[in-house]
Amino acid sequence: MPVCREQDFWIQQSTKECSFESQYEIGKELGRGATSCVFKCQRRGLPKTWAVKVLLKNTHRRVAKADIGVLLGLDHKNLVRFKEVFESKSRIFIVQELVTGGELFERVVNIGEYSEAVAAKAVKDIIAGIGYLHRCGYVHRNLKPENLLYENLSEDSPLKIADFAQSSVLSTEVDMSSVCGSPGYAAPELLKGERFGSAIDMWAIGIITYILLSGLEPFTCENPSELFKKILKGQYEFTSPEWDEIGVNGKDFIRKLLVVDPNKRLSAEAACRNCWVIGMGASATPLHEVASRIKTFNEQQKSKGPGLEVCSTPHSRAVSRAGPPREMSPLPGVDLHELAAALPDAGDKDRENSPSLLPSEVEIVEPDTDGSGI
Ligand SMILES: Nc1ncnc2c1ncn2[C@@H]1O[C@H](COP(=O)(O)OP(=O)(O)OP(=O)(O)O)[C@@H](O)[C@H]1O
Repeated sequence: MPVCREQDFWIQQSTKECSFESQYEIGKELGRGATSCVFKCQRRGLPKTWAVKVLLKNTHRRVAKADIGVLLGLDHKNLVRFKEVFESKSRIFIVQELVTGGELFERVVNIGEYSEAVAAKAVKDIIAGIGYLHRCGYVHRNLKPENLLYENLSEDSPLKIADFAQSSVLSTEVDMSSVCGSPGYAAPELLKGERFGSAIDMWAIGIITYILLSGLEPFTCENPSELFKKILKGQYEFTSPEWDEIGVNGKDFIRKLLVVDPNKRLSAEAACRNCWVIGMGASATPLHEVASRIKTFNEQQKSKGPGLEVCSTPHSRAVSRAGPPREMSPLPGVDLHELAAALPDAGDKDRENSPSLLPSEVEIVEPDTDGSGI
């Protein structure tokens, strides 16, 4: 277990006594997710700028006080650092490091010489950050390209994973945005509602790597039920001609991640030693067509928007065979009944038993009444 460095400069426990607004001045919007809005902000009277993620609170989403100190103390060059957490009657404010280098896929499409070697370097950074998180006992649960941000605009800027503390800072209810908000990156065990662990992040890295090397998604189908069946069976191909110029090591790495059985999936520890990840067989030959397909993919994703508001039902129920009410589907354009229909028969026992990824002794903090209006 690595030592999580705590510096007074960074770590301030959930500041319950004062409102976010009394401490910070809020600035321009930086982006939006399915369930949140991110703004630039500045501590009153101090020059440094930060980012703040503002989430609406609801019955299932409150700040979990326990462990905030440790979480905010997680310190790795490939993780966006968290500074402090505030809550008002209706909102949660997660103050974090402001990164300015843009999203991974945006950079890929804008650099002239995109190659397997560039992709491998990005994947190496993602695995380093995720490996640290896993060693500290946390699972990200919401890994997707939008959460992969460069620290700055320099060519050698580290790639940072955002959003890592969110799933754990929030309450014990499983947050549907992380389970179902990004169906394209959800591991089979998540879709089945089974017990899950750190392997779900490795599946997401497999999907991200597949897209990075081809500009295509591994699992696609017009019919949602058929799509879920494919994911549950791990049915994908390295299509020709798109994959023709990609070497065997990159494909082999993906094969080891997109494994349906989470116990047989490559761990972060093993992945960081993988030969393709460390640069062997990751060619520096420019991949112009891949970059242009990633551009199209990115544009399509952005045009879809951030998706629907989350359903706050624990996912074990949300994907149960009976299926939830239709209006609760948090999957953009996807009916959870389709997902329920695609599920295999086995697994109901596990589904009832989905764990929280939080440490066991979590205290749920009651909402305060500062009435912050953001
Ligand atoms: N620390 C940060 N610094 C700068 N920009 C950020 C930061 N965090 C997020 N952003 C920007 O805000 C956008 C939305 O971030 P957010 O975390 O809300 O997205 P999301 O993960 O898709 O949301 P959700 O958690 O609701 O699924 C990001 O895609 C990014 O462009």
